[in-house]
Amino acid sequence: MIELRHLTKTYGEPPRTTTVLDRLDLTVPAGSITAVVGPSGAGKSTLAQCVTLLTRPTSGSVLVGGQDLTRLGADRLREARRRIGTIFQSDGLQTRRTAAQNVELPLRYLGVVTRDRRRRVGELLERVGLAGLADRYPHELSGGQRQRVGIARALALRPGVLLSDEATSGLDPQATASITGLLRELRDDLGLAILFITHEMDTVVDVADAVARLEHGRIVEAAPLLDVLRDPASPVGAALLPRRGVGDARGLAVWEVHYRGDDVPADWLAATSRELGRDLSLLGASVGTVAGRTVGHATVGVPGSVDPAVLTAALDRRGLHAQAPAPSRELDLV
Ligand SMILES: Nc1ncnc2c1ncn2[C@@H]1O[C@H](COP(=O)(O)OP(=O)(O)OP(=O)(O)O)[C@@H](O)[C@H]1O
Repeated sequence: MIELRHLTKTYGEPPRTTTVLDRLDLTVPAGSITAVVGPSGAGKSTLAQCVTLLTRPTSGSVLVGGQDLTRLGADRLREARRRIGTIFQSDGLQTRRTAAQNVELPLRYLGVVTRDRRRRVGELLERVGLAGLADRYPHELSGGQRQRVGIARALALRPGVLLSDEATSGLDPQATASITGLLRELRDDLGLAILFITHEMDTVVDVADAVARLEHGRIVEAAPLLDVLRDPASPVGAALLPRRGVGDARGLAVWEVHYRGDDVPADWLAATSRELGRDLSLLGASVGTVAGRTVGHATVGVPGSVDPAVLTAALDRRGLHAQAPAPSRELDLV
């Protein structure tokens, strides 16, 4: 488990201090992935550096497995850092060493004997799906495979938590999906607490159990992924499932419909149209599956003759939250 309590980082001397992290509280339980998202300059990299204490926070605590790293002396801090595996955008592999030799490095530094090292490296490469590529050099591997080697190396010392700082940025969608799939497996099989820092919203939907939005060094929104996706008012939810513009409304009233329930029937639009005796038109939609639940929203064109209260009730019964248009609402094409 990772617990950040009142984490604050300022640079410079008063009165010209810049506060980069501002009394930030965040908990990532064991066996879960929390994504931290935020615009450029929000403090994401600084947060990553403070979690490992590569940058020392000005105040506040960083607890890993219940131990406050900010209170440890140099030797004990070095030991405690072994419980944090880190993966970054750049895989950081040594180019003159093979995949196996890269994974072996942390074990070597720790003085693990050769036979145990070999066994562990074999397990780790198998774990990340690279058992057959142990003797390849980094330049003989794809970006996704190199990142897998980096993950195997991060796991070498059996950490309880994993810190991922833009680890999938720069990878193509297929490689990204394979890395997020691996992270989910590690979460489940090893019970890791994973702090996943990213600016890629698509990846968040794929990997996170919870999302925290960082702005100006503060967490301004934090909730389980499913909750933000089901909350029509959530800025993170809107960013994760953006409206991509809607079709021609041709005189229809434009309604926003949010998936809220667990059992929204796939034929809700046709069924609601039948019930009302009026055709509802699908103008746009962003719908997907997260943790086995359907989430998202649709933009629906509604004939003027439909009673808004009747439509709202019909959609509500199907697990959908409907938002009627404001009287003079213009279509905002994103
Ligand atoms: N050593 C430093 N001294 C002063 N200010 C700093 C220092 N390091 C970072 N900052 C400032 O802290 C703020 C947050 O930077 P940080 O790199 O953590 O943001 P970020 O969210 O990771 O951005 P990006 O997504 O662009 O990498 C920025 O305004 C930056 O200028």
